Amino acid sequence: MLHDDLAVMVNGVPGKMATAAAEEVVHRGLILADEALTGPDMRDKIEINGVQIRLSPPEEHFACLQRCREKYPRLIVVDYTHPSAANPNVRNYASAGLSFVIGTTGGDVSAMKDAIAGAPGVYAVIAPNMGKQIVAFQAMMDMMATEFPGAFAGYKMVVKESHQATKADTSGTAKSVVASFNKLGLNFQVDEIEKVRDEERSVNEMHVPQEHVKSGHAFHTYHVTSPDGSVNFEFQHNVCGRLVYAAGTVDAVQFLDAQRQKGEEKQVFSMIDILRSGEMS
Ligand SMILES: NC(=O)C1=CN([C@@H]2O[C@H](COP(=O)(O)OP(=O)(O)OC[C@H]3O[C@@H](n4cnc5c(N)ncnc54)[C@H](OP(=O)(O)O)[C@@H]3O)[C@@H](O)[C@H]2O)C=CC1
Ligand SMILES: O=C(O)C1=N[C@H](C(=O)O)C[C@H](O)C1
Repeated sequence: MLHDDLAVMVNGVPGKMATAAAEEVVHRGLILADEALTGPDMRDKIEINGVQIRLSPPEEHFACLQRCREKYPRLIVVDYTHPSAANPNVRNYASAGLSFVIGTTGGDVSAMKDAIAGAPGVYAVIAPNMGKQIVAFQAMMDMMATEFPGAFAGYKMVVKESHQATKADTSGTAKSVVASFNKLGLNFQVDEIEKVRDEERSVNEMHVPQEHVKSGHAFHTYHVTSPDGSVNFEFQHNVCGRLVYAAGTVDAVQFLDAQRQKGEEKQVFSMIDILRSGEMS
């Protein structure tokens, strides 16, 4: 499908993930919208890869979305903002009739789905992780749980995740993997996930390379042990930087645009749907 007039509004710039996604939009030759939603403490304008972007603070968000809808008839919104902004932003996108890809974690996904269901013609991808290989790992864990429910009954688990200190919430990816482990028979609560946000521990315990400690990393370890300690499994997914998520985000944008063009009945997709469609680069 031709994407010549497909425009992408990336909300959350100049945050780390939104900036990486905006750069990927330009790199793929799509139109990067010249306006974006941002948080309360932001300046008015930034430049990303030669595109000047006007930033709207929270009190102007809805007007900005309506303006962009008029300006860009074929628009998809990308959201990498803050856990506290995820649900209010989704309500605004649905009310403005805008389709969107949201990677922001920590929101109430079921409330998001309700908002979308009430907005005909609005399509969305909602996923805590856009990295192709991590999405494949999540899918594999989910398939194992569906195929062999209870296979790990009685086992114990320790989950540790390390991210940059500015990350506000517990890893959304770890929460989704824990849900699969629970289907496999474990009894693990998400508040047992150990969050590492201390730079020294990230380096010494989780082996995060020093150059990625502050700028962005996502290291996850799941250690599973049998009741008598005689059997151990360890699963890890460790990512430095943001490129893998940015690439998946723009794959999701193009996939969603194609669903909208063909008037698909289903409105909400996960990254596993996109991986299955063969549309991830
Ligand atoms: N799905 C995925 O693959 C991935 C998801 N993420 C998720 O993306 C989110 C953002 O992460 P990251 O980029 O590292 O965070 P950052 O803190 O670097 O950036 C967040 C940005 O959002 C802005 N912001 C805050 N409130 C709003 C609002 N109401 N509307 C618009 N913008 C707002 C912030 O502005 P201010 O500073 O003024 O508050 C800041 O610029 C997190 O939830 C993270 O878990 C991250 C990586 C991959
Ligand atoms: O905030 C991050 O950095 C990340 N957030 C996502 C999550 O919470 O799962 C994905 C990845 O862990 C990076």
